[in-house]
Amino acid sequence: MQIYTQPEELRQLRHELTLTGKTLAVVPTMGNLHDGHLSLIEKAQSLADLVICTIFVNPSQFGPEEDLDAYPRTPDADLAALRRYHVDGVFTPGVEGMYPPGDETRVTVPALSELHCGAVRPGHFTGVATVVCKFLNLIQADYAVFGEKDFQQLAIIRRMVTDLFIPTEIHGAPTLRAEDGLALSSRNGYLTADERQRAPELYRQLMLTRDRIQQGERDYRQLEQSAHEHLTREGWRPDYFSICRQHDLQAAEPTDQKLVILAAARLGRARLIDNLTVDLKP
Ligand SMILES: Nc1ncnc2c1ncn2[C@@H]1O[C@H](COP(=O)(O)OP(=O)(O)OP(=O)(O)O)[C@@H](O)[C@H]1O
Ligand SMILES: CC(C)(CO)[C@@H](O)C(=O)[O-]
Ligand code: BAL
Repeated sequence: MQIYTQPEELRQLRHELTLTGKTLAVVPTMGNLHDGHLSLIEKAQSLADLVICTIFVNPSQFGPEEDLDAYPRTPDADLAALRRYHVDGVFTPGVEGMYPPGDETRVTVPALSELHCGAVRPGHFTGVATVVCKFLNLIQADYAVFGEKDFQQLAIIRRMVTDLFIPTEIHGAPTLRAEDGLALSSRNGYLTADERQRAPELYRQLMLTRDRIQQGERDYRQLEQSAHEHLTREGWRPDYFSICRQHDLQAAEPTDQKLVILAAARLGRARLIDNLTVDLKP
């Protein structure tokens, strides 16, 4: 497995691959790899001849009061996992490599970025879109794979790639869960043993809400409020619990058919996000 740390090395790799005609897929991550990330790697391997994983805890997507310093960094375990999965290359740039002195350009996808997580984490999605744009420009991969767990992030990246004519094909991959339903996430590591036991409640509320929609309930604002209140009673601090339209993530109306229920809530030190799609029959 090749380890690249400098942006220029990726340019060279792209040049060499173009000569051989091999296809390339990239899986961007912030490291502390778990089985969710590894499922993205497997998907990437099914798409392309070669796979590169990026590991970069991107400062520009963290707010001043957020967990940039505390975010788990486990480089040795990450490299071992990637070797086990026969990943071809890993890109682990430093902050100076991605944001050299003088860097000032930012990529913003305004409407989608202001909703949900963006409303609670101002500037977050500009940080995400900017660093993903930099990765895609550098690596010029044929494919890039992102998790559907970060549903809003995936929607923003798809929008950006379309709007900026970036030639990489974006693929989503399903959310991998623990046996009790909790979506795997690096931030699950912030949970105490007691909180970890209670954490699947977020997914249970998503499923309960989906069931009620499928049973014909159409008062979406009431369903949102009821889930919000339930989580609060159970000791969570919900940021939002929203029944939305899949295509623009705006509040769903009873006539909409392709829905996604998006949720973010804090439990102890952890801020967890999750979602479920609901496709209603016409
Ligand atoms: N449980 C999961 N199933 C599938 N994909 C996932 C899962 N968790 C994360 N991903 C995807 O992995 C990629 C990298 O995410 P990231 O490194 O932020 O991991 P994370 O576990 O989501 O961490 P965080 O605590 O920051 O949410 C993203 O595309 C994300 O959607
Ligand atoms: C896409 C990403 C790697 C950009 O830093 C990050 O937001 C993540 O891990 O989901
Ligand atoms: N997976 C989302 C990255 C973040 O929370 O910053």
